[in-house]
Amino acid sequence: MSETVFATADLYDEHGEDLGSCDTQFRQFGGRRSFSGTAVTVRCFQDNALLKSVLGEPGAGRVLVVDGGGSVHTALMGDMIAAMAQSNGWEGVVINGAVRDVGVLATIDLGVKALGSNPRKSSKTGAGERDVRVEFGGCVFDPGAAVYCDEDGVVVLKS
Ligand SMILES: O=C([O-])CC(=O)C(=O)O
Repeated sequence: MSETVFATADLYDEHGEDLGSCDTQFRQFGGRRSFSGTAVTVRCFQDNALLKSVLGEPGAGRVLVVDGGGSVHTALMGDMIAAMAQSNGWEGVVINGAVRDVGVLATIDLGVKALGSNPRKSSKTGAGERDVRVEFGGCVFDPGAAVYCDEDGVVVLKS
């Protein structure tokens, strides 16, 4: 999916409300501003060990969707995890939470959408769940759904 040229607005015009369009006003942090792929999901809260272990797997063109509960109190991803994700072939990461190392993230060829940034690191207990339905911004993300992100927003086609 990564090489396909798309615009989320065109996808909305094509699919209408069969397409979920996320209301969350993410900021773009990654070097890749437009990215898409099959969703892998994680739910965690101020703890990033699970997210890190998933991004340590081969990405195979997928997009990790992380529901961090909307917390910007700690960063769920920084430059080290992002660089690992990029080298493992992930297309991008959508984080309903915060990141850090913002200056370096912009130089990494990975899509990164997150709410904001915070230098404070997350705990690393591994708490959380993966491959579960997550929901934020009025949008449902099921594992396996097709996710498309660009400057306009984040949309998901039901799987
Ligand atoms: O290790 C962390 O908690 C996140 C981080 O700073 C990085 O990915 O570089």
